Amino acid sequence: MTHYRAPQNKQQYKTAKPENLYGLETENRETFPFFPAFVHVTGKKVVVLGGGEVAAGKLRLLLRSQADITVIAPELCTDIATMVDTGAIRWEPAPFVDTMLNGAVMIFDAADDMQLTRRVKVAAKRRNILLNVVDKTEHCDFIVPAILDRAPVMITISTGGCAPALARIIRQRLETTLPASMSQLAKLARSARRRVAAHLPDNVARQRFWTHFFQNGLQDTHLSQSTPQDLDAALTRFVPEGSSATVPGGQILHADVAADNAFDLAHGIARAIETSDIIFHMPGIAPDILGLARRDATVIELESTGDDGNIDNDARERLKHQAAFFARQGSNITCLYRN
Ligand SMILES: C[C@@]1(CC(=O)O)c2cc3[nH]c(cc4nc(cc5[nH]c(cc(n2)[C@H]1CCC(=O)O)[C@@](C)(CC(=O)O)[C@@H]5CCC(=O)O)C(CC(=O)O)=C4CCC(=O)O)c(CCC(=O)O)c3CC(=O)O
Ligand SMILES: NC(=O)C1=CN([C@@H]2O[C@H](COP(=O)(O)OP(=O)(O)OC[C@H]3O[C@@H](n4cnc5c(N)ncnc54)[C@H](O)[C@@H]3O)[C@@H](O)[C@H]2O)C=CC1
Repeated sequence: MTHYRAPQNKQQYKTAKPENLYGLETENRETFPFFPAFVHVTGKKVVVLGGGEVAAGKLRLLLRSQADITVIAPELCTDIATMVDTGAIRWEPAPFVDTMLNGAVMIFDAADDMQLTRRVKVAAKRRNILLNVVDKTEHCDFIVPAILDRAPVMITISTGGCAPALARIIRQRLETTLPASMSQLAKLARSARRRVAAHLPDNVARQRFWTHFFQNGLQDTHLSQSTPQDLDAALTRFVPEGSSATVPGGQILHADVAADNAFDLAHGIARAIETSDIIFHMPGIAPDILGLARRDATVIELESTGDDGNIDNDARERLKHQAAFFARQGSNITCLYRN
């Protein structure tokens, strides 16, 4: 039996058989040169070089943050001129000099001038400022993803600079499938996190409550209009006030998996994997199916002892007992067999 954490553990991919990977690389998985992260910019100086349409695009994005924005360019397109006129950003019409970067945390170079880029790069490096050159990925310290904006929820898509138009198309597809109410749900959670923590001091119970609340909230358009009162009611239903129970009993699902990728997986099985604390699985279950697991779930690969690639009946009985034991302690368990 192999124990490991899900889903981004190398072992997970090592134990899977290559014929089940369907285009996912295993040992040869691409590394990412750009680390995905979110940069805090509120009140900090950000500089944009260039006054064209591309600079305008980056500025529109920056304006969604609360950065202190300066644009450096000899002339401005209409959109940027409006941003300057309304006082949303500062305009520096003088030719670029290194000291204009003093105190900045990020620079966007959209001036389309290679000689200028070389100077900016040296000046940025000397001051430890992160640089984005819109038309030259090789000079970028950071790149900008396509963004599905459901602030405070931000779904960002990057192709590592390989195919920006692909990032845009994926974003457009998701725009129509992910509800605007995500934003509402996240804001509700923000306002209730302390209350929920006080009501449910147990980590597992809390994690279970939030999963349950968001799953319902995202499925049901009515619920996604939830008010703080709805959340309180859900909380009391989950563990009634004064009840001694801290963690409700867990769910168990034993499922035969016919699908060889997450997309084709039955919804019920997918939801069970998403909410499981422990997943037992036979060899050969596709890594992207196991990848549905929470990051802190325990994923355990079983050795196949049966002729059909599964475990024999005795082992299956033992597993059932084991699963029931963990469920009594409040864990959600999924056991995945080969179909
Ligand atoms: C590296 C990166 C640097 C950066 O800008 O941070 C970069 C670089 C380059 N873009 C180029 C071109 C185009 N970029 C777009 C659009 C977007 N480009 C964005 C990001 C990024 N572009 C970063 C990588 C992101 C990633 O993939 O992870 C998006 C996602 C976000 C945004 O810009 O805010 C936004 C879509 C937003 C959305 O709608 O959601 C379109 C129009 C379109 O397709 O809609 C075209 C014209 C079609 C084409 O040429 O492909 C060129 C060639 C320039 C040339 O030839 O002169 C380079 C340089 C190169 O490739 O070397
Ligand atoms: N990353 C992306 O998403 C995309 C990048 N691009 C690239 O972005 C670049 C800019 O595109 P556009 O805005 O359409 O070009 P543009 O020519 O309209 O804009 C360039 C701007 O830079 C200013 N500029 C030129 N020299 C300058 C200097 N020394 N100091 C300060 N400002 C200076 C110009 O006055 C102009 O306002 C191009 O290289 C284009 O290939 C194009 C499409 C998408």
